[in-house]
Amino acid sequence: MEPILQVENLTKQYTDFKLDHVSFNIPKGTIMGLIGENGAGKSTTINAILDLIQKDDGTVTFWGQELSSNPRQLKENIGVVFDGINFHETLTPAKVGKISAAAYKQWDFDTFNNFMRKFQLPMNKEIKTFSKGMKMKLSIAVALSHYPKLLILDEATSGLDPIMRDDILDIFLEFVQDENHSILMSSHITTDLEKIADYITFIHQGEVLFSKPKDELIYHYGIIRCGTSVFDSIDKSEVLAYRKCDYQWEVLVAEKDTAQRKYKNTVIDNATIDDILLLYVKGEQSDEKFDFKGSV
Ligand SMILES: Nc1ncnc2c1ncn2[C@@H]1O[C@H](COP(=O)(O)OP(=O)(O)OP(=O)(O)O)[C@@H](O)[C@H]1O
Repeated sequence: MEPILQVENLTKQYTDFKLDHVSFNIPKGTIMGLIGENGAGKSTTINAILDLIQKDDGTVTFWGQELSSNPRQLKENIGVVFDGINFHETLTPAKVGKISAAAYKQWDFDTFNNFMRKFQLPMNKEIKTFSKGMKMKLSIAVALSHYPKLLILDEATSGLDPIMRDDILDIFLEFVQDENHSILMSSHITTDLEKIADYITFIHQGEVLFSKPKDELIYHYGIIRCGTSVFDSIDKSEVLAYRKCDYQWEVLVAEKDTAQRKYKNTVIDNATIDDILLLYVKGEQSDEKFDFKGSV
């Protein structure tokens, strides 16, 4: 499937951090979740994708074009939401609507007003009086009201209560019902990604550990929880990562069913995205990790 966004070898060097040859694709009609520990490089990736910071190397193309080659048209087609307010605090939503109408040819006041009603946001109150969740909802309403084809969301649901988050996730799912639409979404709320993402890209210390279909992770990956004697008997070439917890070992394997056939009397659970993140970040990685590095 043709990618809407293609990121190849994106590299950015800061004094104490390097985003190192990050690559992934987002196919049409899909949601890509970007995960990683604090400071892994998710926001740096998103900022470099959007040319908000200058990259040192790599290419980023939207619908086959670099942002700098056609910035006005491409920005029209990209809706962006950051964790934090994108607008001046003394503005009201009504004024934000007018400014956005001037900025985007495709701006639709009706859509904006509908979202404001749905999100129960006041039109004429200054944004500085808004709670974090209200600001996030306003940003999401603006991003969706100029009919983008790609949404880029950096921790966009983090300030929302579970009920509003659920509503917003439904809006995102509805958005990608149009097969020409896609979403790139960084989030620490991995249950949200389990619910809506099609693919997961995991960035760890500035590098992509994997970029894979979510279903492969949650249906094929498994966690063996076992004592030392079973741990010692496990073929380490099948192990992605492992760690010793208080009384047991936790071992991440890529093929749960194969492992279950091999280690019959051992309990092997499905791995959640949190399990995978924890084991990669806090555990030891098997030397074979790069054999499992898939890409979409
Ligand atoms: N302008 C900058 N100058 C120097 N270092 C920076 C700059 N911006 C980010 N960094 C560093 O880059 C690293 C990655 O930060 P980034 O914000 O991309 O991480 P993140 O994965 O989004 O983290 P979080 O989940 O905490 O938001 C951090 O070590 C951060 O200190």
